[in-house]
Amino acid sequence: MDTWHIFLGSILLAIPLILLLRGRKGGRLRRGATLADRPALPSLKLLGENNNTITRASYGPVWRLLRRNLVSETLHPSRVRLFAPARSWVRRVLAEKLRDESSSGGAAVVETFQYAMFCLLVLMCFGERLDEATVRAIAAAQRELLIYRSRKMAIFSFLPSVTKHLYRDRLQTVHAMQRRKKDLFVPLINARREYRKLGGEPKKESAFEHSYVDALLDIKLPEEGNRPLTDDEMINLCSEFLDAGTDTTSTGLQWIMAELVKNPAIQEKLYKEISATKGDDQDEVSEEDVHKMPYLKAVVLEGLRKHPPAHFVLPHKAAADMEIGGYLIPKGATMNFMVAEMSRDEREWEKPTEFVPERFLPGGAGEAVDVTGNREIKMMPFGVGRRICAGLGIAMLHLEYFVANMVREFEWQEVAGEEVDFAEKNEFTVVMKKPLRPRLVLKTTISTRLLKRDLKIAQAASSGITPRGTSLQFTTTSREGWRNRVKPHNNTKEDVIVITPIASQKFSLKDTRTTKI
Ligand code: HEM
Repeated sequence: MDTWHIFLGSILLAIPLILLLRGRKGGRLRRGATLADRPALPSLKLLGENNNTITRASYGPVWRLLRRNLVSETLHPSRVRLFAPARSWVRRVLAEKLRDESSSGGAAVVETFQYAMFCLLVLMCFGERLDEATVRAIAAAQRELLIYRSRKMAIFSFLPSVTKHLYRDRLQTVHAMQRRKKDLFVPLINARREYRKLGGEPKKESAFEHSYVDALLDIKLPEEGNRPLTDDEMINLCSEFLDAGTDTTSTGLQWIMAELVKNPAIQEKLYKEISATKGDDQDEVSEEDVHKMPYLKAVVLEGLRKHPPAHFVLPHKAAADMEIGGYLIPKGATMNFMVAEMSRDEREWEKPTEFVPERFLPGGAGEAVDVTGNREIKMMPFGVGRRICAGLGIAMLHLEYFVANMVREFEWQEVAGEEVDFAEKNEFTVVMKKPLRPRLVLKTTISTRLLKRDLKIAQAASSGITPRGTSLQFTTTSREGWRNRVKPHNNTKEDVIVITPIASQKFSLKDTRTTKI
């Protein structure tokens, strides 16, 4: 989704939306399709790509088909529910990695957030839980291409017939990157073709019932003789899905957690809401729980208000001449909106530089704010109108679910020398210039709960396996082969406990037992 940065190289008419709204509040402009188109991207042809992605497609039938396909086939609430086990798995992966990080002082959490979001989106995209090396290879391929395109491709917007010769080496580099990505994606798409052909048989533990690729395989383009998507088009759509849903969410998580580190009283208040909604004996804050937590939602909204991951939306194109706040916008002009300026505007928000989730609670000034912009627009972290983020619902769910579970599991503390700094840096999204490095302290209630459970398992396993009183270190390995140092709480029947005596006890390998429970 390199178009995020293309606005820098194109004619940018950045207009504070407040101005726009003052002129047109509730007017035709907001409801109509006047700004629903996207400007063309001249470099696409040189890259051998077309406009058949949701973000790039012109406002028309192809865009409608592709967008409807994503929203109603993969991101429809009934489909999103099918991925609940995947989210739960990623939550455990995230918690385990954070625990590892936490033992080494200030934890570098950003990379962990990014990896976790990739695990989840890759699974939703290809319908399979992939190993860490493959997920990381996909993330690296996506990132290198995204960065290279955003930094080096803008030049081809100017006189492409000349620049393609002058900068041939850049085109060669980007083609090599595309090939690397193709090598990773095509086998996964083919595996899905095969899986569908066999009607989902044999049942693979790691395969999910539905994936974004499945929905793409069903598409026929009516405008083009009802042909299916080509592999290259599928790869671009998968790429778009991954780019759109990973960095945006991990950046959002980083800013929200940074605010919670900086504001321990808010973190405590959130923790109390979580504890009151969910009992200590439960494994996780479930998705049903998060819907019952108004303060959690307020924290996430306040995070998105103060730190929208994208400070601009994707470029829009004016479909007709229009006048906004006294400015003439000619037909065909590229427009963008200053998302961050808007939600930090002192005329609209009281003390906008402060982090005050309470403003979104009943009685607060932001109580009636609607992020979809259907009533009025005071903030638009997901854009508004027909090109509003197609993943808004699932993005909010991911933010709420992961924030709640991370706060439940750890106390997030500021570390001396690694103080939270809210300076910004422009990457694909607007990230923290000095990455967040908090101290993560396991919540005592959870540690106690684990201790008791550990003890039970140690006793159950001690007969005939280890001498009484031996301290045990154990990991759990699920049937699919992924390992957790701490057993998942709610899945005891399915797990195999691998009991590994601590090295100092001088046990040989044969003393290690696996026990089904
Ligand atoms: C916190 C997370 C997210 C944020 C802040 C965010 C923000 C945005 C923004 C600002 C836009 C541009 C809107 C415009 O041009 O007016 C956008 C577009 C889009 N987003 Fe998101 N997004 C997030 C997560 C996701 C997720 C999880 C997905 C899908 C899995 C997704 C899919 C899309 C798509 C397909 C578009 C293009 C819409 C179109 O052109 O019709 N986004 N998003």
